[in-house]
Amino acid sequence: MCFPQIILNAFKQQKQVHLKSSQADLVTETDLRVETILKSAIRDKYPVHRFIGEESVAAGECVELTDSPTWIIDPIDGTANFVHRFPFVAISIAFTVNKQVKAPMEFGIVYSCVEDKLFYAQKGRGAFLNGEPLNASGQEGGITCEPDSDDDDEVRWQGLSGLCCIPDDMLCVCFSVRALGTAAVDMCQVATGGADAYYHIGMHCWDIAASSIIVQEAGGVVMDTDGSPFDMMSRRVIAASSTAVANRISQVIQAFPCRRDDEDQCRCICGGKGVNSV
Ligand SMILES: O=P(O)(O)O[C@H]1[C@H](O)[C@@H](O)[C@@H](O)[C@@H](O)[C@@H]1O
Ligand SMILES: [Mg+2]
Ligand SMILES: [Mg+2]
Repeated sequence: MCFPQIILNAFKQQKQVHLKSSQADLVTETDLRVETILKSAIRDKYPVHRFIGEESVAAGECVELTDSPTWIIDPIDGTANFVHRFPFVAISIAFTVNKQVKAPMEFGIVYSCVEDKLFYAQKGRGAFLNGEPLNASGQEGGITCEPDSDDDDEVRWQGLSGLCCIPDDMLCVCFSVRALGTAAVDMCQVATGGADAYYHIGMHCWDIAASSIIVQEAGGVVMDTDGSPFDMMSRRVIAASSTAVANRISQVIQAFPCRRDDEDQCRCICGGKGVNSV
């Protein structure tokens, strides 16, 4: 059975749910099963490739980008939605080479399973949704925003109130706010033009690696929440319809530092479980 079908079949069933880093950080047997199937299928074809998989990292693997071709996998993005049968759950797969943390991925795939929407992009070759080209809105004024934050709801609302109360004479006014509960699909809305901005503090590289190239190839902009270049490991991202909107958001939201995904890299090299020890 293919892995999206595994998710769809399990979507309707009762699930055994386990907590990871917090009450909001959930994992099910299906998350684990899909990641195992994906890694095994890729490894059979490309034995020297490496992986950064959400559930493998949760089991102790290191987040380490090397020069080797690396697959960055979130087997179910939106596990809380999956557990509650809220129909926005996605598989997110990105591929990168030569330790590209700041440059675009080689390609990214986000498959929103219940919606049956396949978002994908390859560097320099455009972004698509179910085969149709995607274009960000290019908006520089009134925006629809998709905020998310994992560590501090206060930051989310501070940021939002800041966004919603930008004086009209300023660059952009936030007309409405949306959040689907899956970082990957939320961010892809900027690529479709359905949202003009998305920002997130506290997520992980596997949540947004694929959607970052999809937004960029659709003509959107991605950057860190402090206005510096996008850094997949920083756990902070703004995706926007234009540089003007992205810069305005970075001025308004009070970003807080997060422990980088690759911060323990030294431990891994010196004596951790080793990268991709599975
Ligand atoms: O469902 P996940 O793969 O754990 O991803 C979640 C993420 O953990 C957290 O950042 C939430 O805010 C959601 O946006 C992600 O989908
Ligand atoms: Mg995720
Ligand atoms: Mg996940």
